[in-house]
Amino acid sequence: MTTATRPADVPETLDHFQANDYSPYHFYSSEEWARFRADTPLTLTADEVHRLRSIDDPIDLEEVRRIYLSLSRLLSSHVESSQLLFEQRNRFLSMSDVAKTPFVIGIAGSVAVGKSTTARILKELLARWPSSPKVDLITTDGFLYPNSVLIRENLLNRKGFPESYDIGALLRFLSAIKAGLPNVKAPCYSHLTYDVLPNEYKVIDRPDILIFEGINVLQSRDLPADGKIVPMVSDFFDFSIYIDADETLIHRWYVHRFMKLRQTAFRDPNSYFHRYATISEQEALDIAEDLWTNINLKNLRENILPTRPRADLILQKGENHLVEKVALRKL
Ligand SMILES: Nc1ncnc2c1ncn2[C@@H]1O[C@H](COP(=O)(O)OP(=O)(O)O)[C@@H](O)[C@H]1O
Ligand SMILES: CC(C)(COP(=O)(O)O)[C@@H](O)C(=O)NCCC(=O)O
Repeated sequence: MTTATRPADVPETLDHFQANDYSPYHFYSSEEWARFRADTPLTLTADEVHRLRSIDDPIDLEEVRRIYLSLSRLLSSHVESSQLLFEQRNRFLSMSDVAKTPFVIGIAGSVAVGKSTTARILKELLARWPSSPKVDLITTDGFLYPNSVLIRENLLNRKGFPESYDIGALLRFLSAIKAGLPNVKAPCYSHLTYDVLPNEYKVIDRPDILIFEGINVLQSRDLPADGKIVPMVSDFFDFSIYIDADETLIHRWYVHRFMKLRQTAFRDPNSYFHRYATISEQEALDIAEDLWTNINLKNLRENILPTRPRADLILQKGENHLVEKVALRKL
């Protein structure tokens, strides 16, 4: 297999945007960004942060204080504004008894960039604002086709690529959420069995905020030949975040995590990757490199990185998953 090259119009680093007078973003160093926290209290403890972070993600209380408090303050002000707009519009339309639909936040980025940790930390922080006590989190992996279908369609090596998701089911889920329907079911995925869990669902019942996290959430779709307008996942978002880092760093994080999973999750005989717990270190490294290069890096270059300019906010990480720069779309 060959590794895809990045399309010519997709710059690898954010510096390209920053150097451009026409940039739609404001840029902040992490120190500048941290000041926007103002007097937002730190409501998480070190133990809670430890519990919320993914394997191999070193995020700590200091990073929550530096980056995520400002982010939760910003997002909370967006939520409050949308609630105000909702009330004003109902007054304008002389409508009462209208249920507010959830404020939907999309979180995109490469495999292994740390989306899950960010999503879980934000969920906890946002739930502590009076305007949004109920926050739910859904990951898009539940909308992958089951392995039986991927194998039948020869797509197992394309897991995570656009064609490996049941995009219709994903859009129906988001439509139901944004229509304000109660008890909307989302399918679940297991990293242990590497497959969608049959007949297992998470029920989402009109939260104040829904965080929707996955590599594909900012992707557009090919226009059908019949000229029909097709919705995009991000049509349902009120705010979107892209988690960014240099390819070399994400590569290192992926391989390091894989080697760590060998000592932990892969040891479980039910793990799809159980066979990788017993092979030699070098063989395991070769497999991790192959998965990274031929699936996840390819997908990053072809389908994920090109969606970065769609995000409302970009968190750029450096060594150790620490955020170094924040880009916020101008209003
Ligand atoms: N093979 C695996 N076995 C167990 N857990 C995994 C495996 N691969 C990924 N994970 C976990 O699944 C979550 C999602 O991982 P991923 O999709 O790479 O996104 P991200 O690293 O951006 O959160 C992470 O918490 C990660 O630690
Ligand atoms: C399941 C994933 C596609 C991530 O999906 P997401 O939650 O972003 O929808 C990814 O973790 C994955 O399994 N990639 C396939 C190659 C690999 O095993 O690393």
